[in-house]
Amino acid sequence: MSEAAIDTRDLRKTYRGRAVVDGLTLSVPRGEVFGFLGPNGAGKSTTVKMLLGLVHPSGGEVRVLGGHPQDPAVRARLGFLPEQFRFQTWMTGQEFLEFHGRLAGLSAAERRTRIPAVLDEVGLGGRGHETLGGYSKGMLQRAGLAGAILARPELVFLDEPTSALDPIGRIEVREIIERLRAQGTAVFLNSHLLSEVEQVCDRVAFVKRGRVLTQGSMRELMGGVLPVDLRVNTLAGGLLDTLARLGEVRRSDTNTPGRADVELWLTRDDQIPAVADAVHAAGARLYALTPRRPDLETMFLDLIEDTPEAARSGAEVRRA
Ligand SMILES: Nc1ncnc2c1ncn2[C@@H]1O[C@H](COP(=O)(O)OP(=O)(O)OP(=O)(O)O)[C@@H](O)[C@H]1O
Repeated sequence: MSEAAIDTRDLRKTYRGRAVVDGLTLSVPRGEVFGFLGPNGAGKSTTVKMLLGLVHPSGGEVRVLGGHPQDPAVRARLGFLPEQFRFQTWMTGQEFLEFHGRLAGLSAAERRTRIPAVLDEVGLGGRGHETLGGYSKGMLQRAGLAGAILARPELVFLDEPTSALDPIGRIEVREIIERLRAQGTAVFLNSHLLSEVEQVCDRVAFVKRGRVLTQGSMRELMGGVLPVDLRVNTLAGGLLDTLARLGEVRRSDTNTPGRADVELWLTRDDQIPAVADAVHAAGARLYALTPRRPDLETMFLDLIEDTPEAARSGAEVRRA
């Protein structure tokens, strides 16, 4: 197997004769943000536990950072934020990170510089001297995230990392994830907040009953198209014909005087500036040029809707 961040082949876990992870094959390259989605009970947490070496697979292969997840040398390069974050309430945030830093093998000098930097990064700057028992739920989640990224892991597992956070906190976590990616850290993100996943993940996998239903980049999941909504003041000057040469005009609406709306399907991001150029060349004025993000929620519901159990879980999908 390759030296990907995560590689699994036909991974299985059976509890009392019931397969909860049933032949899961996944590959996550280094530096990628990967969304792992599925209804409640799909086997996501069990998979993450196997990837972390906390649960022994019943079958198949699993490699993490090119090694075995139970190897301490591999584990030292992993970060993990569990969904249910619990820690000794008498510890201060600072002490908690000291403890984590020591477990991860950071030197005293590294801990001295890294801990305040990480507290700042997760929005807890100046709060490290307070005990965890006095932290709000959102602060605890931030502290857990600080623990997960403290030792500059090469792969981080984030299980519902923003469930306790307000909208600003969610944006901050997204920025942290983007920084991790920029540093080459792979992120395995488990989240029911599909709008969040849409914005931050390079690729996603949908799982159900322990099996991958589909996986790919947002573009691949959209069937390779990039729908763009365009608003201009007029389609005169042959603009519609020019647009039709750039992509597929799916819809055009000129019912409102002084306004024309066009839905154009492109195939590549780099065609977007050409659309703006075409508008200017036709002498029209451009009011909006908006690429449409893939609607993961619709995909999710379509994929899982074929069982009553799954449809119930789908109803629990929340929007950020
Ligand atoms: N230790 C265990 N013993 C028996 N069954 C288990 C055990 N752990 C998980 N399961 C079962 O495995 C299935 C998958 O559970 P898992 O927690 O992996 O799902 P999940 O996709 O993470 O769900 P959620 O979105 O609700 O967190 C569930 O039916 C669960 O009851």
